[in-house]
Amino acid sequence: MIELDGLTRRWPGADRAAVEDLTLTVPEGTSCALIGPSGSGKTTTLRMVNRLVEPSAGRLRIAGQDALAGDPVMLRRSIGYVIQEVGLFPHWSVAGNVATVPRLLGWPAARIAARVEEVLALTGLDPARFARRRPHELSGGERQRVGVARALAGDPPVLLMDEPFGAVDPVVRGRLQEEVLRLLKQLRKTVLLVTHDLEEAVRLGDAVAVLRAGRLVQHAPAAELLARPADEFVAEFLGADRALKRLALIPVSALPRRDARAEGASLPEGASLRDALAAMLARGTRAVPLAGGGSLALEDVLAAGSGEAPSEAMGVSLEGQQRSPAGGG
Ligand SMILES: Nc1ncnc2c1ncn2[C@@H]1O[C@H](COP(=O)(O)OP(=O)(O)OP(=O)(O)O)[C@@H](O)[C@H]1O
Repeated sequence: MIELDGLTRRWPGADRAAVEDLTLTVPEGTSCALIGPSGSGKTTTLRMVNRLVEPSAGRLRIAGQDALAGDPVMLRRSIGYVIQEVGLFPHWSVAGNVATVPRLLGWPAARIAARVEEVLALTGLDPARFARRRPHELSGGERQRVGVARALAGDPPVLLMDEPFGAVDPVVRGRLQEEVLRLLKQLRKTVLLVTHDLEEAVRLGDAVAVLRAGRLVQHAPAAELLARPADEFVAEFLGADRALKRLALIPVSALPRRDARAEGASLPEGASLRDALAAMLARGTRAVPLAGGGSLALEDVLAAGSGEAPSEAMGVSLEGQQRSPAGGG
């Protein structure tokens, strides 16, 4: 768990604090995405958590411990950090780069070697092919994977990610996001993530925190944020198509299945309401059949998109649990 309590950072000579009185908790095993316009304090917030930037005021607890009390260098070894530029040592092999933290932690060589193989495999890099290469012999996406592998190597409970996929093209980015999401869930890491990309925030963050000029304006599960932006600023930031973004988050299994028959191919289990809407538009129908029987009706999709369906039901269904229908209104 990461707990920020009134965290503040003032830069010398600045007319306002870069981050002001920020209180935010990221529960154990969950992820929180920080979003907001350029200069709103996202990176400063992240770097206060591993004390690359020292807070001017406030408290910070990680896994229940006062993270501002001890040695910042020791703190940083217990926190994974992934940044856009990756920051790999150019003359070191992939294995050498990934082994950085375990070496600093003084692990025996055999344990380090085994761990390097393990995290490379976890992040989708075949150790036999990649371990000995230098960073310049990798694609951008592969370098990013090495960055994630390096952050995971010491098995830290907490991971900080600053625009982790910013440097890779959209196709690779989508795939990396999916994989990393699955991996972090499986490993139950507690993650604080900075991104410019709202879709990335919504995809990777169990919760999303919106910053404006150093202050927190809304902190909510992604589906809730998209359904009920706290004010005009947040609504504008989320964009006019926020209802569509919300539909992409909700699995078809979250809505009631109707008995009525519908035309066309059935939508697979994992499809989202956005997929369902796209299928209806393409087919010119008001319902689509679902795998396993029954169908989904257009009016139920529209109600969910406008935020009428109870958001806690959506939140639960997003965790992948079976849920009874969320109903409209
Ligand atoms: N080292 C520094 N010295 C002085 N001011 C700084 C420093 N780092 C950041 N700032 C200022 O703090 C404010 C917040 O910056 P920060 O990088 O946290 O914003 P951000 O939301 O991450 O922005 P972006 O999306 O552009 O990366 C900005 O006004 C910035 O100019």
